[in-house]
Amino acid sequence: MASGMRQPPGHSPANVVFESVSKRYADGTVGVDSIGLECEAGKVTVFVGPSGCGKTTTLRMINRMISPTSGRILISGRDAADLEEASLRRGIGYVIQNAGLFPHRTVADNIATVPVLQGIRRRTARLAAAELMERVGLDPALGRKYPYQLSGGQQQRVGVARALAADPPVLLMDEPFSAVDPVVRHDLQNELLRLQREIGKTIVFVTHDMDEAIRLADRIVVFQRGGTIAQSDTPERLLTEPASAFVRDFTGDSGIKWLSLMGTGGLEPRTDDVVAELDSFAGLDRWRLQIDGEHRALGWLRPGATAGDEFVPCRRTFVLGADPMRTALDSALLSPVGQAVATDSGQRVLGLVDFASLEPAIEDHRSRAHA
Ligand SMILES: Nc1ncnc2c1ncn2[C@@H]1O[C@H](COP(=O)(O)OP(=O)(O)OP(=O)(O)O)[C@@H](O)[C@H]1O
Repeated sequence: MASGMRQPPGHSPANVVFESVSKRYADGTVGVDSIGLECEAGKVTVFVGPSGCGKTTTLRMINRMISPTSGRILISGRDAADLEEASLRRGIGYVIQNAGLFPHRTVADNIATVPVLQGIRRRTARLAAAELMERVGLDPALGRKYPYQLSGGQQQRVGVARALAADPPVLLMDEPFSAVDPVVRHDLQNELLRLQREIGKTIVFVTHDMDEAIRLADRIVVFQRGGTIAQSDTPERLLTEPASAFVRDFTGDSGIKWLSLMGTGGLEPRTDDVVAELDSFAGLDRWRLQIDGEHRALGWLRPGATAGDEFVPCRRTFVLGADPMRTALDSALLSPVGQAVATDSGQRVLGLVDFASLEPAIEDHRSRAHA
């Protein structure tokens, strides 16, 4: 574990509780109106909602960049208003869109900023920065470069590393991935999920992207105009039991999104129609998937096919237990026979799952979520 990442007592994840918190700006605008909310310790809470409904105001009240007009915010049970501002900020990492890095400092010095301010020797802080860079998936050799010499996705990773450098119990992320292209964004989301499995911080994340919210969140908070909360729930409940027409409209096509949430771990692939060798066949009686000696899919063989016949390509497979049901359904729909091809993480074929048997799995999952 990187030295900057150790979890001394007091650095374990903190819960953040809002009690009837309101923010009225000087010009009279109500940013947030009497919200009550708990961001659970060690979990990812994602704020979504239309523009101007109070997400950023709520986020920034946690580290007191904005002070509430009324109500209390408790961090691990302590009123944030009573904490000394500098130490409060040190306990809360902050990541924003475009990373917000210091342009004239090297990447390593950017990451080491807070530890150096805390009195850690520069050399020690730089070494810790290199470990943190590896942790967020960056080559430590990039530490000597300046932010402008990095891609947008790399800069965001540096932003995350910098926010984690003081090992804060709470991490605030305000649309951190919205300035990068969809592919890089997907990578950054995966990286954050992997990192979170290791570090278990209390993460509060703002996004406009519902798919991003569903992928990352343990809990989604939907804000609505006027700075109030329309619903705060797990992604599954939000999609299956929207509290209002507004939430239903805002969360969008839940049928498809559902499939992205559902795991494939419970599916039981069958191997009857997977073949390694064809020479014993006079001609196939039905569609079969042929695999090579390493169990990788070669392609589909038509009924009547004999050894040497051309394959129909296997266009999509899914990793059993790791990919969501949506990928399994794609795999079934793209195969010539409605059979999804299940593999392990090394692309070795485990077997086939019939389209018809995906349906009961989906129904079963839905009814358990409703229970
Ligand atoms: N400094 C300010 N002075 C006056 N009004 C403000 C100020 N900052 C924000 N507001 C207003 O408070 C409301 C909530 O703003 P906030 O930035 O929290 O919304 P948001 O949901 O984060 O929006 P977006 O999704 O567009 O970032 C908006 O009406 C906004 O115009």
